[in-house]
Amino acid sequence: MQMILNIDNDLIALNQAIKNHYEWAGKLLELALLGGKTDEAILHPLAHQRCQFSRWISHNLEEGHPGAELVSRIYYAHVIMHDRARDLMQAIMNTAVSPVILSNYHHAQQLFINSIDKYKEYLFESRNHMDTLTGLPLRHLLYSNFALMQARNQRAGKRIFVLLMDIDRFKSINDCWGHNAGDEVLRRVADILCSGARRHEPVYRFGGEEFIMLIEASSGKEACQCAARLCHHLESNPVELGAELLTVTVTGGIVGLKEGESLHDAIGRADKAMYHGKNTGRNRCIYMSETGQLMTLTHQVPGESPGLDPGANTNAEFSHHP
Ligand SMILES: Nc1nc2c(ncn2[C@@H]2O[C@H](COP(=O)(O)OP(=O)(O)OP(=O)(O)O)[C@@H](O)[C@H]2O)c(=O)[nH]1
Repeated sequence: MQMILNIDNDLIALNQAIKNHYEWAGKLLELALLGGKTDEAILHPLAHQRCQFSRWISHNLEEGHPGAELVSRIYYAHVIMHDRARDLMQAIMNTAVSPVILSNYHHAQQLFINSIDKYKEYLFESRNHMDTLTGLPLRHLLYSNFALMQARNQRAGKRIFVLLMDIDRFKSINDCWGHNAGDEVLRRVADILCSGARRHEPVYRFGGEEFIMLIEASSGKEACQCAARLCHHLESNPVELGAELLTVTVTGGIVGLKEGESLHDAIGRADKAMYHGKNTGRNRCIYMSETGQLMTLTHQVPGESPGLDPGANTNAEFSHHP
């Protein structure tokens, strides 16, 4: 449930920052209408950095945060808004207010408010598309975050990889322990996967006992290391079920997005890789190259790089599982 709480806290912090900014705008209006001592918070060239709102911005502008692209739009709108407010204030002081100066200020305010609205929409949308059982984001958010991630990656020169994971023999957990216990296992697995995932790489609940992640990496090797580390992390953190400890494993399929490939198609390939893992023993991660070559990630020990076992290239076998 941590992710839902994070969104709620984010909304509270944003509302507080907006309230502070209203107070600042109120001060500007008061000076314009009643005159008085001009305020450094409006006239200083770096007023946007001194403004309390900028604290909220720097806190949320962190690289890799799925909404960072939208926060950076708020950042620029905020700078412009302060610049136009300064122009207006100076014009008021020099009794030289013109319709252009006034409309520039209005336009900048509008831009600033719109950028905040967009981010709020993003937060509400995120909140509405969380799974109530596990607290994880659902498929819909995977697609919207993918679009934001793509824009960021084009600049950063990284690639996006899709890792699909399916719990092994989950039906037998339901059958042996009951459906409620199965639900508890899903909740625990979600928590364990989140605790093992890299910061800003959310784990999504894709379907019943399937989870999915988008990994940003400079190479297939780096992405495979993340995938193998995550699967190992789950295996080495048994789930408490009453007085018993249950080792839960997943089978994963990982692919790198090809140039121009849709997320939908990449997930389809990751699914094929994953099914190959199911059919060759489970509790493993299979990497599918751009040409469709399948490789089993061999080492799942944290700190070691997982090798790609070229001997496990089983394209012929794979064709049995379209
Ligand atoms: N408790 C619980 N069970 C679920 C939920 N969603 C799906 N399932 C169950 O997950 C089970 C998935 O079973 P299968 O698709 O046969 O796969 P599996 O037993 O995990 O076996 P492999 O994937 O082949 O390793 C089904 O019994 C579903 O009813 C859920 O939200 N809660």
